[in-house]
Order: sequence, then C-alpha cells, then structure tokens
Amino acid sequence: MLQQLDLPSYKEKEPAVAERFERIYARPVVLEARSVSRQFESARGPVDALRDINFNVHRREFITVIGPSGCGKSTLIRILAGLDHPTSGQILLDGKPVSGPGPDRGMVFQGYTLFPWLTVKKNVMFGPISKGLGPTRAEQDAMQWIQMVGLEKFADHYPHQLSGGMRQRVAIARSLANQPRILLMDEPFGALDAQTRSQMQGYLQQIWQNVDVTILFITHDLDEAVYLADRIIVLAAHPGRVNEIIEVPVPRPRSPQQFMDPRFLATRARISELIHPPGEHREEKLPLIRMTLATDDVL
Ligand SMILES: Nc1ncnc2c1ncn2[C@@H]1O[C@H](COP(=O)(O)OP(=O)(O)OP(=O)(O)O)[C@@H](O)[C@H]1O
Repeated sequence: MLQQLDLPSYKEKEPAVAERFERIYARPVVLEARSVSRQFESARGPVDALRDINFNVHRREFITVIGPSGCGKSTLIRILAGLDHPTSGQILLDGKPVSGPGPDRGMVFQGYTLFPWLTVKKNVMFGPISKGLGPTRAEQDAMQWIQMVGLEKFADHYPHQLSGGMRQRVAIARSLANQPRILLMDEPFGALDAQTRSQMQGYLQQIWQNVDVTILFITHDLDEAVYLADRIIVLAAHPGRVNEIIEVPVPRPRSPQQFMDPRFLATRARISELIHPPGEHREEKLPLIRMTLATDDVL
C-alpha cells in the first residue's frame, strides 16, 4: 500500500538533518559492538543468535533496534548489559571492553522492575546510596530526577499506587540517578496501552533532550522505532545479523504530526520491507479443526 504512494527516498535528507548527522558523528563513540557473535548449543545443533554484529553509538545519540522475532534482540541487549558474553568479538564502552554488568549502563525493561516495598523516592535513591552517596545528597538528587519525570507529587507513593506509565517514568528516573553512560531500554513501553505508550514516547524525548545520556532502545513497533531514533539498527534473523542501519531523515524536535510526514512514511516502509520481505507468508494457514458442531454458517 505504502509503496504505491509517491514517497521520497528514505535516504533523502534536508540540509538541517544532514548537518545534525554530521554533528552526531563528530561526537565521541560511547558504545561499540565489534564483530559480536553469539552461538548457543541446542538439541538441534548450534544456533547463531548473533553473527558478526558491528555498530557504533555516539554520545547523546538515540538508537532504536528492531527486527523480526528471533533476530537476537534480547541476546544483544543482554550482552550489552554484561549479563551474557559474546562467543567472539567484544563490546566496548568508552573504548574499554565490557566484561559484566555495571552502573555505567542503565537498564529499563518492559516488566516493572521497581522495588515494591520502597517509595518512589527511595527507589530512585537506592542506586546512589549503594554507591556510597550520603542520604541527604541522595534525597536531593532523587527529587530532581523525580521532578524531571514529572512525578514530584508522587515521591512518597509506593509503586502499586502508580499507573503503568508512571512506574516506567520512575524506572527511567531510577536508572538516570546512577548517571549511566548509556540507557539500555528493552521494549520498555511494550506493556502499555496505545495512548500511554504515545505519551511515554513524548516524555522520553523530553528527558533525553534534558539529560546528557545516550539511548539504545529495543522495540518491535515500526512507528516507535522511527519516531524516537536518530538511527535505526534493523536486524535480520537466522543468523541474527545487521540488515541495515538507517539514518532517520525526519527533523527534530519530533511531534506526533510527523507520523504522516512523507519521510517518516518512507522510512517506515523501508523497515517494513526489510522485516517482511515481499512474498513472505505473513500468516500461516491453520489446520481446519472444528471443536463444536457448527450448525450455523457463520461466514
Ligand atoms: N539460551 C538459548 N539456547 C538456545 N538458543 C537460544 C538461546 N537464547 C536464544 N536462542 C536462540 O537465539 C535466537 C535469538 O534469540 P533472541 O531471544 O535473542 O531473539 P529475539 O529477537 O529477542 O526474539 P523475540 O523477538 O521473539 O523475543 C533464537 O533463534 C533463539 O531461539
């Protein structure tokens, strides 16, 4: 359908957007995946979850990662977080090899990972206090992060007293309180309803504009991938590999009106083409099994 519209090439950029990319590439590389491969042993033989993955993420860049099921998104983020290790290749953070988890990488997952027995404020203070920051300073800092995500009225609430979107905002504040070099977000809005999700995308962009942080964000939602990103890493499956890295030609600041921008649509169409190549069967025919005696012709 989209291919039939007269869309510009997703590679075409206005001068302002091209200049923004020049500025991004002039910044230092925060995270580098260098020839990362991960093989798992399975009953059916070895599985190449990731094969020869290479990319750089520059300081304050917003990268989204998207791909079909089984392309290795979870494996990649686990390796970036230091929770798993590549079979070969390495991850470098600020030029140093990553060998395990660390506070230099903040994680925000889809499931709410707040401590249910701690208030919002205490959740946000937890990381800095564990690192040895005094309680008064930790509380002052925590209140600033909580204010930044717009939840100062809820600082003394417990997670169960908050909505799903609010809990994710606390999770973001809690990660940022540790002042990570990069925020790794694994489908953080996947469990939210469409309206809250779209609100959260807006909040996240505002937060990202206000904080010196780099973001790598995994999603399976095409619009979200385009809307948030400077660049999109599109993965392919079996073996998991980088299919294409797309520079999003949509100007910033972003707004929901841009969902119908021809450059937005062209980028979205390209990802869709990469993830669902033409001719691919999207829907498997199910076997015809009648569980009850169908007396009426429902069709
Ligand atoms: N521990 C494991 N043992 C064997 N195979 C694994 C293991 N973990 C992942 N795999 C395989 O590696 C490939 C990539 O898996 P991964 O879960 O990283 O993909 P994904 O893109 O996150 O998938 P989805 O979107 O469906 O969650 C898949 O083929 C998966 O079956």
